[in-house]
Amino acid sequence: MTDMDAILSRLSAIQKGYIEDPYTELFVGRLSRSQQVPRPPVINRGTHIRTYAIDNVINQFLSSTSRAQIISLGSGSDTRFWRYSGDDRIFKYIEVDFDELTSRKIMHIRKSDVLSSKLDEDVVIEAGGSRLLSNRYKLLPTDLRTADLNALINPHVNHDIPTLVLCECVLVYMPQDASNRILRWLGQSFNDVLVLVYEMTGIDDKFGQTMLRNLKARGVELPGVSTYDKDKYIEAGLTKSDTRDLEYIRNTLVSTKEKERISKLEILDEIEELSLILQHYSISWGMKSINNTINVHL
Ligand SMILES: C[S@@+](CC[C@H](N)C(=O)[O-])C[C@H]1O[C@@H](n2cnc3c(N)ncnc32)[C@H](O)[C@@H]1O
Repeated sequence: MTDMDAILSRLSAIQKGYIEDPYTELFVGRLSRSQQVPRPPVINRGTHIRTYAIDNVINQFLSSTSRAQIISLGSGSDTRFWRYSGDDRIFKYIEVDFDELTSRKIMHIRKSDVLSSKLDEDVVIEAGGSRLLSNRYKLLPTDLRTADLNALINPHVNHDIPTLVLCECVLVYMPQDASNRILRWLGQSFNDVLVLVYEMTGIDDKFGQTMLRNLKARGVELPGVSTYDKDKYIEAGLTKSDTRDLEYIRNTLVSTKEKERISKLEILDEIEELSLILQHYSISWGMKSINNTINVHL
């Protein structure tokens, strides 16, 4: 799934009432909007559970601290900085992506008074329009496979503040060695850190293999796709780690009230297909909390 797929799927779920987000459409250009077609109900349901689950973990993380940093790797057109901009517990919010993506995001931010108004007044745009720095929000261009993470991130963070690192559909795009290097850097650099990874999983069975083939046919290669490996997080210096698939999360985390609300939005005939899809996407996490400030359950 590319960033454009991600944003158009989100837009479809927003338009059908699954999720509330006034900012996503501000990141969709006119051309992309004309390509937009409503996604099938199974995809909208999946987008809803993914967003609900990640927001839920973010909310748990924020409620365990009065001051937090969020680093979003491969942030694409994610709108969470804007959705959470009223939350004073967030001290710094750092997004990282390829310069092509950060330049496009900066262009949309500059064009929109709504998006710009949520930034501090001290905005500096540099590196040919691909890097945005403000006191609270930073948008940094790089290739994460080869980036010098100390040079990229250290000037913008405080290593003693509880830090949430979002990796939503990004590590899967890079070789395992590259994502292991990032995990190790996170495990070694922060005292209190929660690394949240959302991506495709369960690729060994027939359904998983078909999903991979379909993506490959569309030119999407996933060199980092793998099954969950607890050791990977532990070896990186994170002391606790676990994983849950979206099917489990739908059954345990999504409230009855919310399930009732979304069941009324559109008719869903493909109940078994939805269940299979949800079993093939997971949230996994690794955390280290020397000061016991992070407490998250899924
Ligand atoms: C599927 S999109 C997900 C975007 C966003 N996290 C979301 O879930 O809506 C994957 C993002 O990861 C970024 N990405 C992939 N490989 C990367 C790399 N090596 N360095 C920086 N960004 C990368 C892509 O440019 C893209 O924006």
